[in-house]
Amino acid sequence: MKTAIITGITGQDGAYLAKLLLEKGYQVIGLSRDLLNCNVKNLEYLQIAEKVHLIELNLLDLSRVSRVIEKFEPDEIYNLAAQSSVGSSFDNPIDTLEYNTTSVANFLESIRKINSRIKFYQASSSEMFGYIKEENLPIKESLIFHPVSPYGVSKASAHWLSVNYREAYGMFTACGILFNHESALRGENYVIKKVINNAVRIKNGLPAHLQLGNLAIKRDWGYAPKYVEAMWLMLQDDVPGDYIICSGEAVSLESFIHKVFQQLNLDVEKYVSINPGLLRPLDLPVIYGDNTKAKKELGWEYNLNTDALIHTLIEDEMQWLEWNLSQSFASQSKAGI
Ligand SMILES: C[C@H]1O[C@H](OP(=O)(O)OP(=O)(O)OC[C@H]2O[C@@H](n3cnc4c(=O)[nH]c(N)nc43)[C@H](O)[C@@H]2O)[C@@H](O)[C@@H](O)C1=O
Repeated sequence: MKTAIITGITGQDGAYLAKLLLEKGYQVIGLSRDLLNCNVKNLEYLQIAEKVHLIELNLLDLSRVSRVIEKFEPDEIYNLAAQSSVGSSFDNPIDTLEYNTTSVANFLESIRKINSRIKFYQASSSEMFGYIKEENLPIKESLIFHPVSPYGVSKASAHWLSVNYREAYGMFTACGILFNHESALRGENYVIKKVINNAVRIKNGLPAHLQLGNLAIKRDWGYAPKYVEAMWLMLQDDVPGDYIICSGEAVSLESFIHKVFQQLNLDVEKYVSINPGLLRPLDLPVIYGDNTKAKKELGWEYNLNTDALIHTLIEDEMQWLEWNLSQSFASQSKAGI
């Protein structure tokens, strides 16, 4: 039986990846910064909370990172933990840089010293590319980075550290350069979850109003459960590499929102307004990628267009809301309310 360590297991990608690896027969060790206060709702929703082994670990503590690797002797490590909000990175640049880079250095150093055959996956991000000239779209793996946020800078640094250990020590480090990917398990601070969640609430007669920032931006949005399959595929290959994982399609936030409200037969003008406080100091106007390398070399499959993605996200959100209602109903009955 293979053993995998997943950092950031309680987040969207961590939970979906844990489910995938359990289905493939792995023993899954999940790392969390704060077990007492961590939210295991995503794991409970996917019915895997009892099946993963959760460990509390501060990834900034090199000796403890090493100890966990020595104890569990993993075949694969998926490093998904990060301060992952681009917007918050402008408010907390130092914490973002420290956490997103030191944690990666701690893993790479530990692997190098303990067992350099352990395969390491690093969650890189399309935000590393930053400003892009029109002629460089769609983005390929070879494009030079020019990040435009402290988050993008931190991810670029962690990416190059991973590549450096691959080249300097022959270690198996693979970097998945993921573009925006969404699901019902996404945090509510991300824009697509915010839009879909509010639209579905409105459809169900619940109070909601949607305040948003820059609607003109164009992004390459995809479906998270399909993107975690690519992470696993990267570590099954014989040769490590860097892969862009994206849909290949760019759509503006404004058009995405219109499509969501259209699919739900709702009047967008009635519920959506702009809040200038949600604009970022710098924002990428447009970004979309080319997933040819991942499809060709890893055999990764992805064929959801924007309409199909929206349809799936709406269906998933309805189930998620229903599950949440049943959970609060169950806890109220337990408390005798
Ligand atoms: C690839 C990358 O993907 C994610 O980062 P993100 O792109 O910042 O995601 P988001 O959903 O916060 O913003 C998308 C766009 O939408 C604009 N936008 C407008 N109005 C609101 C709004 O109201 N809220 C938010 N959050 N964004 C808004 C916002 O200005 C931005 O242009 C993370 O997974 C990150 O870890 C990662 O690696």
